[in-house]
Amino acid sequence: MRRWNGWGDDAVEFALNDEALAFLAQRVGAGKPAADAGYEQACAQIQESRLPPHRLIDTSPEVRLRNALGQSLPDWLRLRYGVIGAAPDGVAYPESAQDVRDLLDYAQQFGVALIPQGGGTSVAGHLTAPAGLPSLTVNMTRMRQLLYLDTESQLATFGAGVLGPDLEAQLRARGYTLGHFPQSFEYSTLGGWVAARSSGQQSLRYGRIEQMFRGGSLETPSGTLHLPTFPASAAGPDLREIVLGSEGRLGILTEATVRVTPVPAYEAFHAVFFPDWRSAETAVRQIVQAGLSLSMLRLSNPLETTTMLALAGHKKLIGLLEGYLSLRGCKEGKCMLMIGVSGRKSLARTALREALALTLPQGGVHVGRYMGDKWKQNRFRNVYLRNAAWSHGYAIDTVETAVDWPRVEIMMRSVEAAANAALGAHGEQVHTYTHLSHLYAQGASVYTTFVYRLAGDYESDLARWKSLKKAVSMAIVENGGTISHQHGVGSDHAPYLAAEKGQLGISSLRALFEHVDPQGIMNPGKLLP
Ligand SMILES: Cc1cc2nc3c(=O)[nH]c(=O)nc-3n(C[C@H](O)[C@H](O)[C@H](O)COP(=O)(O)OP(=O)(O)OC[C@H]3O[C@@H](n4cnc5c(N)ncnc54)[C@H](O)[C@@H]3O)c2cc1C
Repeated sequence: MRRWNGWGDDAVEFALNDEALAFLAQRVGAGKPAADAGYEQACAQIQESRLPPHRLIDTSPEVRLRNALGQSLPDWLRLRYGVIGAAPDGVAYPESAQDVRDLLDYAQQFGVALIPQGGGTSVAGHLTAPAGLPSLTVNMTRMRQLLYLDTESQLATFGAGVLGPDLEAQLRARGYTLGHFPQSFEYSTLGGWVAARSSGQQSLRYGRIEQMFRGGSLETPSGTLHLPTFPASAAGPDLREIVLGSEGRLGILTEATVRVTPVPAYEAFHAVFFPDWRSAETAVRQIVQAGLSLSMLRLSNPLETTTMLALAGHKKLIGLLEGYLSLRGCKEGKCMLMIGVSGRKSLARTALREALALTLPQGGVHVGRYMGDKWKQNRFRNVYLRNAAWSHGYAIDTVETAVDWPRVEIMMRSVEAAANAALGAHGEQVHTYTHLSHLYAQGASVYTTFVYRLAGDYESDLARWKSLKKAVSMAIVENGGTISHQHGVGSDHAPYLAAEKGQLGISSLRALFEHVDPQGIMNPGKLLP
């Protein structure tokens, strides 16, 4: 069963071994486990529902608690410490576009705020119920069927609530794949990917969700917006672009048509180490600008490389690897690059060979497939470390942005420095490390992880998070980055959106939302400041 106050299936554990705990204790001090609130205690906080009855709506406290929040750190603090606050007054599980229409009509009639929900994996406060207003979460996960597969055009139409594994299983049974693998893949949905503009780990081959989303159907308070599929169009602005990243503010996506491709015949992930950041960054920039047919490039900075090796276990094997790398010039300060290839075997191998050749002038040391295979094996399991870290008294949070190449290194250093200063003001150290998760000819996304000790009570931990979030968000804005490359805006990033959209951009978006949703019932408080 899915955990109500953490990540993933409660039957799956990913423990931190003794070496990893010693590593963390040395970096930020020994963690002190915080006392978690019980499930009954949390349920007891759910207030009486204010909703008039409706055939699709469940108002039980259990269901409302399980659909109240996402996966951001403030969401976790509320669940773990049992400070639930505003929760939706009910949860509906529509099974058709007509059900969704009925819910929109109901919400307009009774002045109820609607919160569209996919898998609930938002990490930016997209799903929080507005305080003071009756609200209804519309959980889309029952709309999960493959409705149509056009193999000639390589287009698949799904119910928008389909979860990642279900979507891939339905496609693979027919020889196709979407190839969209965010780290939250197991619990996120197609509709959520579109509404929050997500990016999967193999975006170099398959593209971001923007490139995959070809059309669909959005139920809005003012009617249905149909988005037909065209291979290309010059008929004015592309309306798909206003649905992508709309974060539930415009309406509810009921169907989405996506571009699919045949399942690749061959796939492999290889690891390469570099002596330092400068050489590694130069190599990945040259590789991505060479336009090779790769599926993934993922570059860890020195601290992330050290962390991944420390958490890997297999002390003896890692010792041997480090000895070998040291002889080849990759010592302290070394950086690990994962290269993924997918497709026809001969083409994939050629692309890999050419990429590896570009690493050589920068001192790249290719260590083969073993680490890449391990990475692939654990690509959705590593997320469970958040649960394990919490139980040992540590919080884990992440932030991500994207910038053009000349600002990549300065962005990485500024975000890390901002986090150190913010937690330093609370008398705490933070273990901060970064990787470039998605690479483009123009620049890269910069993805930073923070591990620090929990204070052990809700107010102090919220204060720590607020300081950290503000400091790193300001560092992003001041260094010319976007406030999100892939997690979206929600309520946590909304205060920083005007810095990149400008006042005219914000007021134009607001006017659009007001036009489509004159009563302002769609996911209020999200996206716009
Ligand atoms: C551990 C972890 C790892 C993650 N890794 C990645 C990653 O690698 N790449 C990445 O891009 N993101 C990642 N995320 C963030 C998150 O998974 C994405 O934002 C994802 O797109 C959210 O999908 P969801 O179905 O869970 O949507 P939800 O969290 O349920 O909703 C997100 C937003 O979309 C809206 N929405 C959802 N469904 C619909 C719909 N049918 N119609 C209209 N609006 C809708 C909601 O109202 C909300 O505003 C990660 C999150 C976690 C917790």
